[in-house]
Amino acid sequence: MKEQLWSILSAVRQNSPLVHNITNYVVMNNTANALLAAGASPVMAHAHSEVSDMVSIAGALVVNIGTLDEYWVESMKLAVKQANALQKAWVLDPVGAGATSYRNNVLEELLSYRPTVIRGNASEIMALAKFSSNTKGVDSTSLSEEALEAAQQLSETTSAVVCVSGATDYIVNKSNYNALSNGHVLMSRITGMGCTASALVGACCAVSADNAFAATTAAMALMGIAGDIAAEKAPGPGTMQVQFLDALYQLSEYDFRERLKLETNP
Ligand SMILES: Nc1ncnc2c1ncn2[C@@H]1O[C@H](COP(=O)(O)OP(=O)(O)O)[C@@H](O)[C@H]1O
Ligand SMILES: Cc1ncsc1CCOP(=O)(O)O
Ligand SMILES: [Mg+2]
Repeated sequence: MKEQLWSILSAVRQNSPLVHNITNYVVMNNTANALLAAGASPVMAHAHSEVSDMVSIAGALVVNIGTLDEYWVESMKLAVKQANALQKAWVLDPVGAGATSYRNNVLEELLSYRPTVIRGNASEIMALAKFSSNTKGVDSTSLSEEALEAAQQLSETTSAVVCVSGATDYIVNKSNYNALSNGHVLMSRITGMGCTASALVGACCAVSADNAFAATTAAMALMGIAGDIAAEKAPGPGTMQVQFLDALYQLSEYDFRERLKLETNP
């Protein structure tokens, strides 16, 4: 498994896949920089006149509803239709699921286009799976383990790989799940860390088209290990942000193997 995960991360560095992001205003810069640091090539595009063409040349699409509005939702629909037509992987980040009925309605519609991967925090995944959840906007009020059952049900009903992030990240498909316990609490003190995770999932899916489960695990392992390394050098969130990018860029196979905290189930 370690070998498979590292080979996906190496393929991102070698092939530098183009990742098309329709994402929110808050995190565009963070996510573009993280994709570049990991070896991928980001593009952010949402104009109705070009989204389909952009999907056509991209390796994968990431749809993030963080600062959605009516124009952008149409962009998202055009993009996911094209991704499906071309059988390209697309990742859904359901930012703020459960916070407003507008978000819930848009997510319901996006789910009907069958995302390859859904990555959210515990509150978001519980809201998407229609489990009772308290949401505080974009941040989670629940632990990831509390959302594991919701993630399993969501994977069952949507056929997507579902990742619920938190202190432990769970990557779930119909029959099994991986649990990753790398990462540091400082990661939750920087905006856009979840969005960055979703963008990296897109990059890994682009080079591992036939195995979204392994691709999602590889991306979340990269996030967590880079978070561990960065936190060792960071007294607070400001430095953490910069150190995190450097850790993504510098991560060696040796560190990846030594630091990975992965449990496979069953
Ligand atoms: N308490 C924590 N300990 C370790 N890693 C964490 C913790 N909280 C979040 N992370 C990591 O931060 C990243 C973003 O996750 P999360 O905070 O759940 O997403 P979001 O930003 O969408 O709410 C993930 O890689 C996750 O593993
Ligand atoms: C603060 C905020 N508001 C709308 S989108 C957004 C960023 C959320 O980023 P993340 O889910 O990665 O913490
Ligand atoms: Mg988020």
